[in-house]
Amino acid sequence: MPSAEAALTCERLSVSYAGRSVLHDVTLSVPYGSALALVGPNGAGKSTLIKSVLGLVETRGAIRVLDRDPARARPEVAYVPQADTLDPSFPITAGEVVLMGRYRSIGWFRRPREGDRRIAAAALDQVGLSARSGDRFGTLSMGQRQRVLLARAIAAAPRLLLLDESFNGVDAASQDAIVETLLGLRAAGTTMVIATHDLPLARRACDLACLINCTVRALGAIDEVLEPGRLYHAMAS
Ligand SMILES: Nc1ncnc2c1ncn2[C@@H]1O[C@H](COP(=O)(O)OP(=O)(O)OP(=O)(O)O)[C@@H](O)[C@H]1O
Repeated sequence: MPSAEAALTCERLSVSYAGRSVLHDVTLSVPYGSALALVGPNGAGKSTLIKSVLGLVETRGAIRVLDRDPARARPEVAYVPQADTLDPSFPITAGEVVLMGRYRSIGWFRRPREGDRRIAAAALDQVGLSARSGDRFGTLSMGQRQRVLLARAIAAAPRLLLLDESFNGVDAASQDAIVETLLGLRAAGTTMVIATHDLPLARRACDLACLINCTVRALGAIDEVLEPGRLYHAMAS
């Protein structure tokens, strides 16, 4: 099985919920430093694959994350959820949300140090929202909230970054800020897996794509995989 060259490898990975198969024999690999767009229709199993990488669901087959089991790799993996899955009424500022990205290394019951605050501030700056640090998270636009969640993930300095539909409901300025940030992270060597329905944004941010619908329908260079004819055949078959 491939390993040292890849940040993520799945071999014949399968997941069932209550006996119903949602991922079947998924085999793929994501080299270190690449950004993979995970594309497929609703219910295709994209989020389930991300949960498998995070070690949150029971899997069959093999999965290696940063050359380890998912649970052991977890400290070096960061996850950006959809902003609308978070309660906007929670009384916390944007800066405090980003600082949460440091807790895995600080320890939940210790106070953040000056260095942690500096890293969190730099992450918020990276997504272009330094000026909003003291604003309550729930008062920001959906796109800005998504950027704050990306900054929280960056603050953890992950080797593998997972994004699940982070472009949904996001305004054009925030989309641009997110794509620029992702390109910067890629240039710095961070590996990424990005589940998205937004093909133009996937093309901007990623070098690889995987078409998935319960199993892998196509995998390779993004321009080839997302070529319209191929996209149609892969998803219709
Ligand atoms: N906890 C769960 N229990 C039972 N079924 C689930 C659970 N989570 C997801 N499913 C089902 O598994 C299938 C795959 O869901 P998943 O969320 O992984 O797909 P997705 O490709 O991310 O979809 P979307 O693009 O709509 O977010 C769907 O049919 C979904 O209803």
